[in-house]
Amino acid sequence: MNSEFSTMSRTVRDQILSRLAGIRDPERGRDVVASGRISGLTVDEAGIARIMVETTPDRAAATEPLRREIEQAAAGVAGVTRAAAVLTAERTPGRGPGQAPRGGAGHGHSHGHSHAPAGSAAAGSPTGPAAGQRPSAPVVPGVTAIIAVASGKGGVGKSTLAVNLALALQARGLKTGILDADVYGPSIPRMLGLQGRPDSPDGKRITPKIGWGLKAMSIGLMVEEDTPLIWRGPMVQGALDQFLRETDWAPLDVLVLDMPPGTGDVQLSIAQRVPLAGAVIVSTPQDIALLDARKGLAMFRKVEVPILGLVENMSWFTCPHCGGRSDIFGHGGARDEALKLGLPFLGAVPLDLDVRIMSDEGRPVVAVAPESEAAAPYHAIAAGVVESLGRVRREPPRIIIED
Ligand SMILES: Nc1ncnc2c1ncn2[C@@H]1O[C@H](COP(=O)(O)OP(=O)(O)OP(=O)(O)O)[C@@H](O)[C@H]1O
Repeated sequence: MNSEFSTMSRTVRDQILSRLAGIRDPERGRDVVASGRISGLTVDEAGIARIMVETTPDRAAATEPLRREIEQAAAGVAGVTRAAAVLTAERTPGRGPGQAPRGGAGHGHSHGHSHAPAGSAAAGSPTGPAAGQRPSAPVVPGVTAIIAVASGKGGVGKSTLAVNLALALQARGLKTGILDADVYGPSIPRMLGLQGRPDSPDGKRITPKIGWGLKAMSIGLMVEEDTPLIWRGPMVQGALDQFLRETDWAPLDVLVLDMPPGTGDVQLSIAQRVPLAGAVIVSTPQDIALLDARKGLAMFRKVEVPILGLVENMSWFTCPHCGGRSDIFGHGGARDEALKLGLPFLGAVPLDLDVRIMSDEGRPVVAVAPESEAAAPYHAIAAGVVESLGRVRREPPRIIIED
């Protein structure tokens, strides 16, 4: 991802969004951005804007005038060489996942606009595939891509990976943030050494905390550590929606979302509601063997969030005294699994005492010792994530309604 380009295209996208915010959605009674009508927006290097306009198959003809109005408004924004708005809809009920493969026969195009690969940058949901069982996800203005870091079960090192991955993305020149969605065990504040409630100068918007250069937000900063888990559950989605929309994230190239561990209703609901560009699944070799990570894969597939790749954490252990390496959990399971499933294998992170001590002290290894051997796997994983993001963006993200 070219940072200069992504900043430029983000500005153009924001201008398009504010122009579109002046168009009233006659069906929904609000402007087309607020009403959730815009389900995707990308601007590529050539200045071509592609806009996805949400409708339902039976309302397609009635939505056509609005589509044209949106297209014309976007075409008038400085920096846009051409604008193409397409009507998109969620898959028709009854067609289960897998029956209309992404990029396959289910994707037509409408109104003579070719559904060329999406551009190399997008705003919020546009990088995500949406469609399938996902409700139309709100755009998060000024945030190019939201990626989830998830695991099939707890304690596999998901938060440690999320923090170090975010820092490694930042080291690549990307403006990066991290949102701790792990409401049951919010560890991001501790790992980044953050304390105290975030500021809210106007009492409405939240100013994210900054930890090692990352914009960070966590429920751990808002509630006392001993808050009973039982009431955290129901407030998860509301809190997350609020953190996504009411935090001053912009401008960001990437927002890393540290998911709660597991694959239950809470996780599914987040995967459905947050406009994710993709997900990174973390597992230990043992966890892969126990199929927990596969459940995570299945969950994201169900809601058609692309899997950016698998990471194997605690892959092997290098003895700090003798330098000997031991594969305590039977290293290599995630790589084999990724191969079998046709997914990218993003890398393996060894069990490293320094990683544990430093992250528990709020001094993540990629920030404190970026050139170290311990930080190297995280940089390689970040490179893989950027590559995967480019790949998933080139795939058609939604079902496009045919004439
Ligand atoms: N590669 C590693 N080497 C050594 N320690 C690690 C490594 N990855 C994670 N840890 C340690 O393992 C513990 C659990 O990690 P972490 O909190 O990141 O896991 P998690 O999957 O997010 O857990 P939870 O599901 O409880 O939120 C932490 O003490 C962390 O420092």
